[in-house]
Amino acid sequence: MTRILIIGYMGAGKTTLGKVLAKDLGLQFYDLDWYIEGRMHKTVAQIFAERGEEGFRTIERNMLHEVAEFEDVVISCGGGTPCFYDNMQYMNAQGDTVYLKASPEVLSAHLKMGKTERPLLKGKTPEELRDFITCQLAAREQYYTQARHVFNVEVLDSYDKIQTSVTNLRTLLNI
Ligand SMILES: Nc1ncnc2c1ncn2[C@@H]1O[C@H](COP(=O)(O)OP(=O)(O)O)[C@@H](O)[C@H]1O
Ligand SMILES: O=C(O)C1=C[C@@H](OP(=O)(O)O)[C@@H](O)[C@H](O)C1
Ligand SMILES: [Mg+2]
Repeated sequence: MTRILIIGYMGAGKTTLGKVLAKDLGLQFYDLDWYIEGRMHKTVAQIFAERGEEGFRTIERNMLHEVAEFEDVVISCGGGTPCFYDNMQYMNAQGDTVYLKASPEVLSAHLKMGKTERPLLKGKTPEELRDFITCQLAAREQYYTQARHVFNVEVLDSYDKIQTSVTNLRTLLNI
């Protein structure tokens, strides 16, 4: 039975890489944010707006306990998932955890490319964004580094190169 859990900061590429990794391995892919949105019939942004971050974290933990029971899966978590409750310990008990590690510069570059709404980053100027990421990443690193594996992420200049990343990730995970 294979169960891979991908963690890391917003913009690291958890959703993007997880999806391609799952396809490559012939496993089911779950993105925790998408799973939450499907189960709640609301976007992550709506849940934040209606219930605050605390409300979102409770839902996130409950949904994590649902998806992390599934077998032969790749699960991409949200950036905050490992940092609340005993989620990190739980994930390490449930499967093979991998931290997609990226510098604030790489994360900012990725986040500039994407168009998704991330409630924690919304409305920030580029300077505020960089400071926020640097600060929050430093605070969260203590959770992320509890992952069983660490995979260093670079900015890819072409989407084709994601396959190379997946191959490197498979080597790291020995799968
Ligand atoms: N290695 C990479 N190089 C360049 N762009 C990337 C890379 N990984 C992800 N991206 C882009 O960065 C944005 C955030 O990626 P995403 O997978 O949503 O991150 P996460 O789920 O970790 O928040 C997306 O627009 C995605 O296309
Ligand atoms: O880092 C965080 O606290 C969050 C990350 C998001 O997921 P991504 O890391 O996939 O963007 C999403 O769960 C929510 O906006 C909160
Ligand atoms: Mg994601």
